[in-house]
Amino acid sequence: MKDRPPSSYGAVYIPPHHRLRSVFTAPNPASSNNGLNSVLNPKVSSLPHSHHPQLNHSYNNCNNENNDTVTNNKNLQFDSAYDDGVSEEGSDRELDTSSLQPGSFPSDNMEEWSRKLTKLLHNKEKQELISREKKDRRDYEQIAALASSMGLYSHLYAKVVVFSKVPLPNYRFDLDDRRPQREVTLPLGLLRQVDSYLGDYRSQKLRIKRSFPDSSFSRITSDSSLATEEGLFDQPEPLASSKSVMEKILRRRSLQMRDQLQTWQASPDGKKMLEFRRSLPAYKEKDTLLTTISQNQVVIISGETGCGKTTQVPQFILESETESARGAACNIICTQPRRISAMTVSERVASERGEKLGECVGYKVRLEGMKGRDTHLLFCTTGILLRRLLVDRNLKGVTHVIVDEIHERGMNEDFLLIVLKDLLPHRPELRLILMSATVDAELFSSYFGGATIINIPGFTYPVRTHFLENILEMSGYRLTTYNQIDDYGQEKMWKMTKQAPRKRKSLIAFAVEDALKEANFKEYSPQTQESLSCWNPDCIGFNLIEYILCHICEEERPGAVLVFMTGWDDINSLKDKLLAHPILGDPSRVLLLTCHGSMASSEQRLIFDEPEAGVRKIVLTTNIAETSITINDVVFVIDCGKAKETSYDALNNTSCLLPSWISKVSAQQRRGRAGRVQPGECYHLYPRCVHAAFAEYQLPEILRTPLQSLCLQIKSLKLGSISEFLSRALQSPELLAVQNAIEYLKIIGALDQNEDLTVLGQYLTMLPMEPKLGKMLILGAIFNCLDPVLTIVAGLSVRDPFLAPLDKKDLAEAAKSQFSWDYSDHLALVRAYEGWRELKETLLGTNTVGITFFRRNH
Ligand SMILES: Nc1ncnc2c1ncn2[C@@H]1O[C@H](COP(=O)(O)OP(=O)(O)OP(=O)(O)O)[C@@H](O)[C@H]1O
Repeated sequence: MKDRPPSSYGAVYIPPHHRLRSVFTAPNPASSNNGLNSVLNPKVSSLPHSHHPQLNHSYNNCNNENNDTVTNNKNLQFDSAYDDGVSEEGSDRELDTSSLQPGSFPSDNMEEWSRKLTKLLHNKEKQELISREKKDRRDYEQIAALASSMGLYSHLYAKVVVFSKVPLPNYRFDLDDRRPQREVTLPLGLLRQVDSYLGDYRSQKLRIKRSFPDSSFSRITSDSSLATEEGLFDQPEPLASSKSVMEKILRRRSLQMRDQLQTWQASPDGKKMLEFRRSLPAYKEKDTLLTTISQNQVVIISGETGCGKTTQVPQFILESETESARGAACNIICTQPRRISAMTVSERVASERGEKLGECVGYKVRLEGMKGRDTHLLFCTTGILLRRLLVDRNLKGVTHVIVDEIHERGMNEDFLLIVLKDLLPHRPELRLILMSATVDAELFSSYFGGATIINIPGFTYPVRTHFLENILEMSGYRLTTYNQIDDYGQEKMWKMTKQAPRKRKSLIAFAVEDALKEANFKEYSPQTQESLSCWNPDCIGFNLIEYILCHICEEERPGAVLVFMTGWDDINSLKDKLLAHPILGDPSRVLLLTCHGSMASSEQRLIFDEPEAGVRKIVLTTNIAETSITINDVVFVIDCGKAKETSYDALNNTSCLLPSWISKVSAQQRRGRAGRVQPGECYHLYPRCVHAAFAEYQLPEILRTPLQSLCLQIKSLKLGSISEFLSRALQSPELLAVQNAIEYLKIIGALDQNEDLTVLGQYLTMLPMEPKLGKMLILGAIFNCLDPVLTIVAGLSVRDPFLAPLDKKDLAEAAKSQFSWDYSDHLALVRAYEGWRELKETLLGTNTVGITFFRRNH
């Protein structure tokens, strides 16, 4: 059962907490009233979990001791967990009994829990209460409601209930009895082999680098072009004479740019395009935007999806500078959270300017790019800008940095903001513009010392919204317990059973459950009410999606359909199902496409192509198509309301990728993919009351994912102490999460004892920074360069605690998107590896967790 947060969860900043010790509650035989709990080995949970065998060993042992004590030592007289260290502080979160309904404590157990939770709140030393008792599971909902009213979090993990002062993860392997923990250390020989591979690889790479300097930026020669990587790195000031020559060149180039712009604007196509651009809400604010940007170093822009932020704001700046004959000195970087948006938005902007991509407007994403010597507006992923900062701390020559879609609060974006905030005083002429459709503008504004906020009112085309109750009412579709089970194919029986109603309760997010309980569907027909009463929020609803798609194909006006799913599994299973359908699987009527992060850019791009006349395009996608992009024939959006989200448990140093309910902002973004070039329709496959229960924004990634990569980047940028740097983030991560990451990097030998980068650490920073899967990334990155050993990581990772809740498909997805590993290749290579048999014997058949891959002692 998902974390039950206090009522404001998700909408407000959750301050960093130090993880404190857990308290296991156990029956106290001395009291029939289920006496107070014991403190069981308080040191246990305060230990940061690490992969250091010794630490791990003691951790695991301690855990076992705990369990043993809880279950076996029935005759022990436990000390109260609360008698020591009781503090008066924290009374602001104390239970307000006046808010409780009379009779809301039906049993002694509730009274007992009221007391326990109050004591937990008062006790500074303790962070959580854990109970394995059946009656506590039985009363869980009431206890959780009580805890929530006191500002505490709760979670039911199989047979264990936890009440905590901090948000709880979806999975706790320390509480998972089905996966016993075991430490496996790789043989010394293998470790040595890895070391020598790594050494060889590094020297080989350096040799190649010397002979072929990085070609990704080599097409550019103009000194003033922002795309000139070399030109921006600690470039010496030109001498007086060359300075004046440079100025002349810039002047000439600026005048050329102005002529080109005027010619385009006077052409018939240019006029038509300008007419369209003028119809966008952003255009009406053009003057205000430009004046504000010229007068303020930091500006925050918000506006409805499709109002023209991404495509227009950078253009306004470039055009205004071009018109003032300063175009050649203007260099704008606009970051996008995803490759697909950087590529497609740059294409659109180039075409709005009547140019080819790679001329004035270009893009750069990992391993791909289109830009030239005259590029002055560059769309790139945030990761690319961060890597650029590695070699060019001052962003020399860059005049404007635009960070788009800041509401997504990705790790890279939050990191970038800290770096840029530091940079601003050194570059007073640099302009920073933060943009988003829906942004917590005040939070960003106060971070930048009261930055100016501009809101662009208005939207492009209306989008009619249908929630589940309307869909059912309009269509007469009936939901039953059985027709909601999603068919993942024969191989995925486990996934289907996971959705079975008996498990339903444990999987529903509390907020959703509460919203449903309170919902009133009286204005709907009895049939709709009946359907809603058996709606299973744990399912995606393949059958319903098929039904809606059929309805659209048969009854609705032309237009493409964008279906938001959670991941590869859902997309492929639904695709198989639809292909078997007489209408939806008929290629003369339907063009069925998929879009997923692990697909090559060229494959992703297919979703922008128009189908033949009379054929309806249906795109099954993850949330990668959620922001910035415009698929201009999309009229219909179907939103399943979920997305896979990485969450991190600092206590266990565990991350997992699980489907979770999206935020209101995401739902709005999804809806916003329709109605961009014509009116649209959006079908949300959940009731309106469930939408109302969504968090306003997603929890920032920096607060929910492992921080290893980020720590390495901080070090390689020489930004000082990792924890000090991260404490300056917009919302800083838990100290324990930071400590875990540092400890981990020390263990694998990427950082030395002084927290400085080792050779290995330096190597790691050369790799792309996409800290999606923490350990997987770090280890994968190391092994990625070691062909013969490469796949071993994937093989081991399947059994890695960090990936325990992932299925193989998720792992394959991650491996592919992060390192371009192919799943079948991976298996073939694993088999080919001579040491595999030995490893297999050690690992197979065990639910191994806590594997130490290798350790380098520097
Ligand atoms: N590739 C395209 N083809 C046709 N029209 C497009 C294209 N890209 C953008 N547009 C038009 O330009 C408008 C503005 O798009 P833009 O991406 O700038 O909006 P936005 O405000 O940044 O939206 P979002 O917050 O959703 O990214 C769209 O509503 C659409 O009408």
